[in-house]
Amino acid sequence: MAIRQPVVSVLGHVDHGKTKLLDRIRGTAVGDREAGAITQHIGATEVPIGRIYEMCGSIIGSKKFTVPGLLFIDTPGHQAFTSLRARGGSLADLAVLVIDIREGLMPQTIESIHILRQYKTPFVIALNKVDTIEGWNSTADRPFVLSEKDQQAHTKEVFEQHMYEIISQLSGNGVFADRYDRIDDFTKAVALIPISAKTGEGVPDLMLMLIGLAQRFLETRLTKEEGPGKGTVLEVKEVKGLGQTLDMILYSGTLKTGATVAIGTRGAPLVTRIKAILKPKPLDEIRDPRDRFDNVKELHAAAGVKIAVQDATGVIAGAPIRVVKNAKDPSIQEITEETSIKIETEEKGITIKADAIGSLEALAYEAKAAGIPIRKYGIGEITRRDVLESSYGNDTHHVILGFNVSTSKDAEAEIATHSIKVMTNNIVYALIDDYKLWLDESTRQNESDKRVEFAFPAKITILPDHIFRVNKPAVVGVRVLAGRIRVGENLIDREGKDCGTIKSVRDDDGNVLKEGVQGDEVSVAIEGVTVGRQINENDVLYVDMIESGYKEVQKVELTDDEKLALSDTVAIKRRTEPFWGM
Ligand SMILES: Nc1nc2c(ncn2[C@@H]2O[C@H](COP(=O)(O)OP(=O)(O)OP(=O)(O)O)[C@@H](O)[C@H]2O)c(=O)[nH]1
Repeated sequence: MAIRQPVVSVLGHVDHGKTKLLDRIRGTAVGDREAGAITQHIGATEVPIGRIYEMCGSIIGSKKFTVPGLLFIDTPGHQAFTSLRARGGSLADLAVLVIDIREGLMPQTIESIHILRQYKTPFVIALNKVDTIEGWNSTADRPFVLSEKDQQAHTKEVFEQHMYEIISQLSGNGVFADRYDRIDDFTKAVALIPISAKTGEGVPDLMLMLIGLAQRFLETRLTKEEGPGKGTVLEVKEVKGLGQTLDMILYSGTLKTGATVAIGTRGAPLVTRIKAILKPKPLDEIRDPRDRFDNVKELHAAAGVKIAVQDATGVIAGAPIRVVKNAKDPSIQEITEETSIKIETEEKGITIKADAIGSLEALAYEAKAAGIPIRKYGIGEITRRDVLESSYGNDTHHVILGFNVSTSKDAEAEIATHSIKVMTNNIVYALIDDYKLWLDESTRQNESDKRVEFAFPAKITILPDHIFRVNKPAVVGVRVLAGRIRVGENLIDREGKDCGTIKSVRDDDGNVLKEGVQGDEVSVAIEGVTVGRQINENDVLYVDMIESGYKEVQKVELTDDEKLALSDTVAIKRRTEPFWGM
C-alpha cells in the first residue's frame, strides 16, 4: 500500500530558531531542480525522500524507505499546531520541538510539551544552535554525527554538558530523551538531534530521524486513503483575479477541480464548489507576478495548495474541508462534529476564551487537569456579555481566562462594576498558574477579611511591673500568649467575668498597632476596669466571644495555640451557659 508524507509541525520557545530551521529546510528542499521530484507547495515545504538520501550520504547506509518524504507546515509555533486540526486532533502527524542548547527549557518549551502530550503527537527534539558552543568547528549541512567527530575534546565536553543539562530538565518535565544515536528503543525515549539551523549541521540527521519514525510507527496512519479529499484550511484570502481562495493542506484522498466541498465555519458547514486548484510555479518560471500559479486538475495527499472557491463566507482558519457529493452528503455531519467544541462544563465555574478551537480545547484540558471548573467557554475576544455572564456563583468563579485574545472596550467598562477578574496570557499553563496564584491570594484575603469581622480566640497575660495607668482607661503591658488582640474586643477572666474593652494597642515606642499577635509584648489601654480591682499583674485574660462568632471561627484554620485558647474560652463560657456554642 502506498503511503503519504507525514505532515510535520515545528514548535518551541520564542527565538529558539523555529523560523530559521524552516528556512533552512526550505533551502534544502529546493536543492537541485534537475534532481526532479521537487514540488512547490502553499503553506508547506516538501522534502522528498530522494533529497533526504542525498543529504544524508553515508549515514543512511543501505536503508530504504517507502515514506515518500516529509511535508513541513511553514507556520511554526504551538498556536499553529493547535489551530490546525484534522480528525479532531492535530493536523501534524509528527512534530519537531526546537530547544536552544544554551537556553534550555523555557515557558513555551514546556507549553509545547504539554500540548504534544495532549494531542499524543510523536515528536523529536532539535537541540539548536550547536554552532554557538565555544570552539565549535562548523561544516555546512553536515550530518551531526560526522561533524561532532571533528570537534576538539574540550568543545565536545562543553557540548555534552549543555546537552545533559537539557536532558535532565526534560526528565524533570516527564520527557525521557537521549541523543538519537544512543537510543535503542524509540518507544521508550524521545530522540534528541543536535543541529544548527544556521549552518545546517544536523539537519540531515533530523530528516532521517523523522522519516525513520514515520516509517516505523506511523505506517497505518499514513496509508494513502484513496477517495474524496480531506484537508485543513490554513488561511482564507481574497486574491485579485481569483476571488476567494483558501490555502489548505490536503492530508487524505484526492481533490479535483469542479468538486463540491463542505467547509467548517462557526455555524453550519458551508457547501461550495472548487473553481480552480492552484500550485505555485517554480520561482524561476514566474515571469509575470500576476501569473504565479499553475492550474492543476487533480491533486493527491499530502500537499499544500491554494484553491479558488465560489464562496468562503464564514470559513475559519483551521477548519476542516471535505469533498462531498452534494449538500445532502452524510459526511457533512463529520464536518459539524470536527468543528464542534468538546468541553465539559459545570454548573459553577469560570469562563474561558481563546482564539481558536484547538487553543480553547488546550486551555480547557489544562484547566481540567488543574481541577478548575469551567462554566462557559467561547472563541474570540472577551465581550461585555462574557463579563456580565461571569458574575454568577461565588467570587472564585468571577473569573475569565483569555488565551491569546483581547478584551473589547465595552467589556472593559463592565469589569470593574461587576468585580470580574480577567486574566489573559499567550501561554496556556502560565494562565493556569496565574489563576491558581490569584485563587490562593483571594482565599487568604477572604480568610483575613473574615477574621476581621468577628473576635478571634486570644489569651494574654498582664506583665508584672508594667502597670502604666490604673484606670480611665487602664494601661498595662501584656504578652499575647495565643491568637491576637485588636481594638474593640472585650476581655474576660478565667471566671468569665467582664474585664473591659481594648481601646488601643501600642508597641514599646508608643506606636499604634492594628493588633498584637502571639509572642508580642504590647501595651494596651483597657476601658471599664481598674487595676487592683477587676484586673491585676500576672492575670490571664481571654478575648470574649459571641456564639455566632464562635461558629464562624470554626470555619477558619487555627493554629494549635489558637485552638487551645478557643477551647479555654468555650470552657469559660460554658460555666455560666452549659450549652454555649452547641
Ligand atoms: N548562531 C545561531 N543562531 C541561530 C540559529 N538558529 C536561529 N538562530 C538565530 O536566533 C534568532 C531567533 O531565530 P528564529 O528562527 O527567528 O526563532 P523563532 O523560534 O522562529 O522565533 P519566533 O518566530 O520569534 O518565535 C535569530 O536571530 C536567528 O538568526 C542557529 O542554529 N545558530
